[in-house]
Order: sequence, then structure tokens, then C-alpha cells
Amino acid sequence: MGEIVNRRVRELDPLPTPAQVLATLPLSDKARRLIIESREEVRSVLMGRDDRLLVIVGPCSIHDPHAALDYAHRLSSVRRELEDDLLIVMRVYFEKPRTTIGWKGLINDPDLDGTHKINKGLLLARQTLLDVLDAGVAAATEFLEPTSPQYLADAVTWGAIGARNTQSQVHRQLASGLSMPVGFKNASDGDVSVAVDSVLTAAQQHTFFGIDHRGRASAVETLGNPDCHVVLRGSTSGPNYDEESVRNALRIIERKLGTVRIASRGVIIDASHGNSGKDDIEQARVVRALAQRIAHNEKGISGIMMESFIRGGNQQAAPLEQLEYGKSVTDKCISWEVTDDLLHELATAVRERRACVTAAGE
Ligand SMILES: O=C[C@H](O)[C@H](O)COP(=O)(O)O
Ligand SMILES: C=C(OP(=O)(O)O)C(=O)O
Repeated sequence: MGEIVNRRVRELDPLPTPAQVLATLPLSDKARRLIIESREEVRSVLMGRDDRLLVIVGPCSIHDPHAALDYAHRLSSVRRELEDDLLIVMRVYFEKPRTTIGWKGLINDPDLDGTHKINKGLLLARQTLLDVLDAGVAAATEFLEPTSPQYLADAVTWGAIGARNTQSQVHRQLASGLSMPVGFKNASDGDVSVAVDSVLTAAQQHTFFGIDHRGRASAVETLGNPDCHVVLRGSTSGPNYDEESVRNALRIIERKLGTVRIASRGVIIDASHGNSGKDDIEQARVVRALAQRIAHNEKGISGIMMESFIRGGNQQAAPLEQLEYGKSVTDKCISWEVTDDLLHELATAVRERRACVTAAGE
């Protein structure tokens, strides 16, 4: 057998089952309530029943659970302060899709040293999510590995399928069975219509290969997820957060999804990635430009995403003891101080939008 299979597999190291991990690190009652409430709030914002702005904000990736929790505590108090205007959900991203190679996130390599202790990373990631929730902050994450949601998804309020996977059947099927709203990014080359196709596909029922809670290979039958939507993140050839690009995306959504029963025909705009050339200073400028447009009641923008951490910028990934505290090891992030200002500016923009709507009798 060894001559024809597994010739390029060094080892198969069993992982605990999802049921074991969930039993070791269960959700608290408080966390469960936060997840149920915040998922419903996200749906309401997406449907326009709640006039707040969804703001998904936090580090590009989590590499240091202690710094992540420090960030979550800062965010928690702003979240409460601005809750009448903003629905804030923290980016708690553990799985990084790479353009070629690079550190693939806390689950894949928790020690950031190429030892890839997934067993450790899985538990560390789940513990971090639970800690963030206990700090009173709802969590957003990108789902990358098709089986990882079984270990984490119960603790997640908003999910993303990234630009590199938006056209992947595997990820569309996965989203069709997820219990929370899921945003599909436009493709890295800027194609928005594939993300719209994803929303259409994920809203349908599917049957596919997966695992159950006991880790058994299973045929997974899903009901379809009507809470998927498009995230505009710019592309390798430039931004797509300008008014014309947003109108264009809304037209594609209307044309392709006109009769499909989905929560949102609006978009979320990711101010990072292709919309700011992954530059934190530019990213803050993009958020400010969006705040102005929101204040003027531009239609179709349900939410904003920002990559933000304690310190601005980024650094090379390396073992924790060699790193500067609170600074991204993947894309450049906006510093906490600037983030705090931007969140207040976005809240002001939402109040101005509300005044516009009232004045226009909408
Ligand atoms: O959000 C993070 C990165 O943009 C994504 O993981 C791709 O990064 P890379 O192009 O550096 O691999
Ligand atoms: C990888 C990310 O984004 P994108 O898929 O848009 O590159 C991300 O948001 O972390």
C-alpha cells in the first residue's frame, strides 16, 4: 500500500473530536446569550430593520491571545458606549489564507515557529474566542478549513469567506450550513459577480463531505443560509469602495438575486486589503471617506470592516518572545487610538444619517 498511497504524507496526527473540544471548553450561558442576540442584531442590520451600522473591527490575525483579550476589553467599552449607533463585532481571525506561503494563523501554527501544533492551536483559538465573548464582545472570523467550523462556529456571530475562496464550491457549501450571517468577499482580481454567485449558491440546500461532532466522516445535508451577503474589499488592481463601484455591486446583486430570499441586498465594505493597498494610514482615510458618505445617507452600505490592533502597522511573524506587543504579524493594522477616533466618527455619521432620513420623511 505504501507504494501507491500517502507517498507524500509524512504523518497523520489525530485531532480531538469537535465534541471533545466543545466539552473541554464549553460556552458560558452569558456567551450563548451574546451569540444568539448578536447574530439576530446582525441580521436586522443587514435587512435594514435596525438602522445602525455593522462594524467588524479587529486584528488582521490573532497571534497572541493575551493581546487579543487586551484589545477585546478596549473594544468592549467603546462597543457599549456607541451601541445606539454601531453594532460592533470583533475580528477574531485564526485561519489565514495566503497568496502563496506564510504563517497560516494561530490554529495552524500557534507557536509561530513552523512546528504546526494544530492540536494546541485549536484549543488556544477556542479559549481565545470564549475569553473575547466573556469580555462582552461578539466575534467574527474567516472560515478557511472546511472542518474547523465544527470546533468554533458555535462561538461566532459573523463569518467570512475570503477573496481567495469566494468561488470555491467547498466554501459555498460550507456557508450554506453555517448558523450565522456570512459575508463573501469579492475575488482578489476584483470580480464581484462571483461573490454574488456565492450568496445565491449558499442560500440553497447542499449535500457534501464533512465530519460530525464525533469526528465521523459524514454526508452533510444543509438547509441553505439566507443571511449571506457581499463584502467589497478592492482588488489587486485597485479599490472598489467608491460610489460608482458600490452602485455597480448593488446592480449585480439586484440582477442576480432579485427573486432570491436573502437578508441583505446591501454590501459591507472592507476598508483594508485592496481598498487601501493594505496600508493602515490609507485605511483610516478610506473609513473617513465612507463615514462622510454614510452621513449623507448613501444607500446600500450595511457595514464596514477595519483591520485594527493595539499598535499600528505590522511586523514579521516570529515566536512571541521576539515580537512587539499588540502589533499585527500579517496585514498592517490601524492603531487603537486611531480606531477609537474612527469608531466615534462612524457613530456620528450614523446619527447624521438618521437625521437625514427623518428630514426626508423616509
Ligand atoms: O488578511 C490577510 C492577508 O491579506 C491574507 O492572508 C493574504 O496575505 P498574503 O498576501 O500576505 O499572503
Ligand atoms: C484575508 C482576508 O481578506 P481577503 O480575503 O479579502 O484577502 C481577511 O479579511 O483577513
